[in-house]
Parts: sequence; structure tokens; C-alpha cells
Amino acid sequence: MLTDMYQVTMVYAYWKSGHHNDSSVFDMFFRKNPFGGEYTVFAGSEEVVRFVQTFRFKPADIAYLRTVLPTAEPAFFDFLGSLDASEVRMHSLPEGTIAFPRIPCIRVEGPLAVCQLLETTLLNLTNFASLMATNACRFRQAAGDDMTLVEFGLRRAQGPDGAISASRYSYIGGFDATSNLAAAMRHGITPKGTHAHSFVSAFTSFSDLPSRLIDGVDVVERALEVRRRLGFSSASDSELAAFVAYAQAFPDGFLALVDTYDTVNSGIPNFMAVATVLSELGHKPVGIRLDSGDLAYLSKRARSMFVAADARLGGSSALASSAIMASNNINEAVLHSLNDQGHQLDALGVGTHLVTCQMQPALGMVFKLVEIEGKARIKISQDVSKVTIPGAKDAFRLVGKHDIPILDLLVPTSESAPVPGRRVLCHHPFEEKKRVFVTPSKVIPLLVPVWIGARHEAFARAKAEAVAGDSDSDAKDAATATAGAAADAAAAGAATVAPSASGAAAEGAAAPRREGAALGHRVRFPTPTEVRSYVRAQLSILREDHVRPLNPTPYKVSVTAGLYHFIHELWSREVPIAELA
Ligand SMILES: Nc1ncnc2c1ncn2[C@@H]1O[C@H](COP(=O)(O)OP(=O)(O)OP(=O)(O)O)[C@@H](O)[C@H]1O
Ligand SMILES: O=P(O)(O)OC[C@H]1O[C@H](OP(=O)(O)OP(=O)(O)O)[C@H](O)[C@@H]1O
Ligand SMILES: O=C(O)c1cccnc1
Ligand SMILES: [Mg+2]
Repeated sequence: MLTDMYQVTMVYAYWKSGHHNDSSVFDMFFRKNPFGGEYTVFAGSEEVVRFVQTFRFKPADIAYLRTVLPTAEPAFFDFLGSLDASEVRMHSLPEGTIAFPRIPCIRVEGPLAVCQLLETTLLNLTNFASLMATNACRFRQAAGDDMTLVEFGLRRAQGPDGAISASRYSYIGGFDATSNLAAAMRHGITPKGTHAHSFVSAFTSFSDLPSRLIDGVDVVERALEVRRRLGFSSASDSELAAFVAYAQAFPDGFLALVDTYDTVNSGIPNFMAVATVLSELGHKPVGIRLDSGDLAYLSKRARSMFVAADARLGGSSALASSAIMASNNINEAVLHSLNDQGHQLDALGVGTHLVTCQMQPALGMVFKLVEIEGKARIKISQDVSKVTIPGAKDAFRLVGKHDIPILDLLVPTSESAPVPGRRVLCHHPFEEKKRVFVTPSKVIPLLVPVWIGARHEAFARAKAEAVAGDSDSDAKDAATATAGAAADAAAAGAATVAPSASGAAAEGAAAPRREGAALGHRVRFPTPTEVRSYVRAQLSILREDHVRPLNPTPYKVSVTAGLYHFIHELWSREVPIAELA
């Protein structure tokens, strides 16, 4: 039911006109990379497979739909209630694959009615997931590998589900931890947190502390002494009381938010005082968090204060290695600017602009029919970028010397796959003059089976047989090819599909193996950590100019010569030449 009403009304019309069982192929793809970039991290496929596994209208849904469509024939609702994804087959990019425009992220094959019904939910499950993972990946690229990145977005995210998805997919994109406990628990992400300003303001004096001791030592007295020795006379005692209370609770996890009153004259000195006592007692204080002001300047100032204080205290206080964390409306541009200013930050907490995807609030993933009853379909548009690439296709990443991907190639499923060491002509899908020969050293199949419904093979075979009796030989060939592919997959073990791009994948960037299953069977999905490593490995081998933040070079997505000519022939067939008088 998490779908648009028009899916159900279309299905009614398909059913009434006898087309509900037509064999169909849909491609889910996007046309433009987000954030002015030239790559997208595809995500959400695990959620898609989980959805398809249990796809079915419940009796209560059917009862409601009867009230929504009161004029529909009663038998339609019996049909709707009987639908599931057992005749559907789905190929997908492995979760975390770096994807490019026009490459099908998911190819869905099966009866028209069911495939149509999957559209909205599949888009809902992948659009935000992919946008979020891409956004996080850009933050990671900007921050560099050594920065600890913590997602702080729960309070600003688009509702509870937006928040959980944001945490999950920002982890995949390269964040290290989340403040969101529900997401951490559900997805096995490391939870991390500091404390808020309210914790500091909750203490008014040392008398708020029921005890001044840590390990039997009067920490207040010792901290006041360190503060004096370091020469800070205007630091807040109530802030120091709060820091002592936090240190008593977490003597080995002491991280202080230092900007409640005055970062340089109070927060940092109070942190140094408590941290010094803790390290004298054998504990290891963690560091500070800056949450306002000039974060580059304050990080550098804090680092130099730590170094100076450490020297003054005899060089064994461990202050010099304290971590400096920053938060406060950080976005990608701020991050690049902090880099330019030579910040001294070790960790960042990022909320609002990460989880709301400030630079672009949605990805335009779409779901288009590319084949029906073995006949390729094309959607024409004045805007050439919106013209769809017809027919069932596979996608391959052609990798050149030094394991660097050269381009992605769309190949009709009826054509054979490109082979390493063999030269292949790659056409721009729409611009005649743009074509190149590529001799790949490796070929990575991008679309792997993630769902083969238990009855898909029977459906495809029955369709092929029906078409065999037909006179249209084009349709016959295409349908036979579809049935053949289904049979191959079935022979490979329909009940335990083990899709893997790893066979031909570039070293270090292999998709994590996923053991899929037909309806009702148990599935092992790659862990978020495996997906995260896969994202990282691919990014590290892509040409730098494709992934740079500003004005990157587009990565090529091409079609085979056969597909190029087919697209243009079909286009001419579908759009007759206009006559002007
Ligand atoms: N050195 C810096 N270079 C570039 N941008 C920075 C730098 N330091 C902070 N920023 C960014 O500038 C913006 C400052 O926002 P704002 O004026 O709301 O902060 P503030 O007044 O210091 O803090 P608050 O309002 O939370 O007390 C934030 O987006 C922050 O991330
Ligand atoms: O700035 P973000 O990237 O969204 O990171 C999360 C913010 O949430 C907290 O602020 P809080 O809710 O206490 O409010 P404030 O900073 O606006 O005062 C925290 O101190 C960060 O500033
Ligand atoms: O743990 C923190 O410091 C935190 C968590 C959420 C939002 N802001 C800060
Ligand atoms: Mg803030």
C-alpha cells in the first residue's frame, strides 16, 4: 500500500484490457548525478529485495481498495489479492555500487501488473538511500580518510524514518558513527555522543557535586590548581563543576563541549584542567567539541593551547594528543574551506546539512518500461536526456590499465557480453560522432540477480512458447532470449542465487557477495560495513577528475553499436517525420 494510487488504477485497466500478464521489462535508473557531481552511490537494494520477498496485498488492504475503487469489478480484487512477486525476476547493481546516469540500477522483469505495482515503492526505497549515501561519500571525500565523521542528524531529519535511513546510508557512504541509537542498534553502526550545552548549564557551582572525588582524589581542588598553574583566571567554576561531573561518570571517555561560556578563556582551560588530573590518575581523556565560532581558528588555537599547556606541565599530560571535534551547521563547502585554512580537527559531528541533503533534496531515479511482450519500447522526449534506452539490457564496467574504469557499456541481453582483451566499439547513445574503441583488461558485470521468483522461469517459458506461435520474429527472438536467461539462472540454482560481481571485479573493489533466494528462502545481505568498504574501494580506483568536487569530468556511459542503431531505428519508427506545408 506504500504506493501511488495510479499504480492500482493502471493495474485495473491492464486487467480489464487483458494485459496484466504481458511479459514486461522495466529499468530503474537516474538521469543526472546529484550535487553537481559526476557519480552516485547506489543504495537501497537490500530494502528493495526485502520488500519484494513479502510483496502482497493483505485482506485489509483489499477491503480498503474496494472503497477507493467502488466501480471496479469484484473479480479484480480477487486478482489483486492473489498477486505476489513469485513471477518476477530482478537484477540490481550491488548495494554501494558507484553508478552513473542511464545505467539501470535495477532491471525488473515479469508480468506487467506486478512490475508496474513495484514502481513507486522501489523508487521510494532507493532515491533517498542513494542520495544520502552519495552525500555522505562527498563529505568523506572532503574530510579525508583520517577524520572521524559522526552523523548527528536525528533531531533535524525528515521524520523518524528519514532519520533512520539517513543514519544507515550515511554510514554506507563513509561516516564512522551515528548519534542515533535506534539506527545504531538496528544496523550495527557504532553509536557515539558527547554532551549538550544544557549539561553544562545544569551545574551552577561545585556544591552541585555530591562528591568531588575520582579514584579517591579531590578532582576539583587538583583541577583548580592546574588552572592556576596554567595562568587562567577567568574560567567559569560552574562549567568546571559540570566537566568534573562528566569526568566522574566517564573517567575514560571524557570529551567536553567547550563553547557554552567562552571557548578560549573558559571551556578549553577547564577541559585542560580536568583532563590533566584524569591523566595523572591514569585515565585517558578524549578531547573537546567546538560548536560555534570560527571552527578553523578555534581548532588551531585549541591545539596550540594544548601543546603550550603540555610543555608547561612537564610534557607528560597527554594534552597534546587530545582530540578536537567540531560541529555546527557544517556542510561540504564549509569543510573545503576548513581544509584551506589548515584546521586542526580530528572529528566532525554533522547533522542538518548531511541528513537533509541541503545541496539537493531529491535524486530523480525513475522506473520506465523498456520492453513488453518481447517488443522493445522507447520513451521519446524533446529533451534528449529523457529519451529511454529500449529493451532488456545488461551493463558492464570496462576496466583499463591499472584497474581504472574507462566506461560503462549497456549491452542488450540478446548480445554477448564484452570480453577482456577484445576490442569493443562503444557509442554515445545519442550523439553519432561520439564513439570509442575500448580494449578492456577487465569486464565487471554490473547487474546481478537479486531476486528470482519461484515461478518466474515458468512464466518466462510460457510466454516464450506463446510468442513462438506468433509470426513476429523479433518478438520471438527477444522472448526466447528472456526465457533462456531465466533458465540459465534457474540452472545456476534459482533457490540460492549467489550474485557476485567479484569474479571479474577490479582488485579491491569487488562487490560483497550476497546470497539471495527465491521466495521464502533465507537471504544473507552484505553487512553495512562490507557495503561501506565496497564504496571506498571503488572510489579509490575511479579517475580523480570524475570524483573531484568542482566541475568534475563526466564518466562515459555507452551503448554497443547494435544498440545504438536499434535505438535510432526505433526512434524513427515511433516518431514519423512531420510534414510542413
Ligand atoms: N573557519 C570557518 N570557515 C568557514 N566556515 C566556518 C568556519 N567556522 C565556522 N564556519 C561555518 O560558519 C557557519 C557559522 O554559523 P553561525 O553564525 O550560525 O555560527 P555561530 O554564531 O558561531 O554559532 P551558534 O549560532 O551556534 O552560536 C556555520 O555553518 C559553520 O559551520
Ligand atoms: O549543526 P548540525 O550539523 O545540525 O549538527 C547538530 C547540531 O545539533 C546540536 O545543536 P543544538 O540542537 O543543541 O542546537 P544549536 O546548535 O542550534 O544551538 C549540536 O550541538 C550541533 O550543533
Ligand atoms: O553527541 C553529540 O554531541 C550530539 C548529538 C546530536 C546532536 N548534536 C550533538
Ligand atoms: Mg548548533
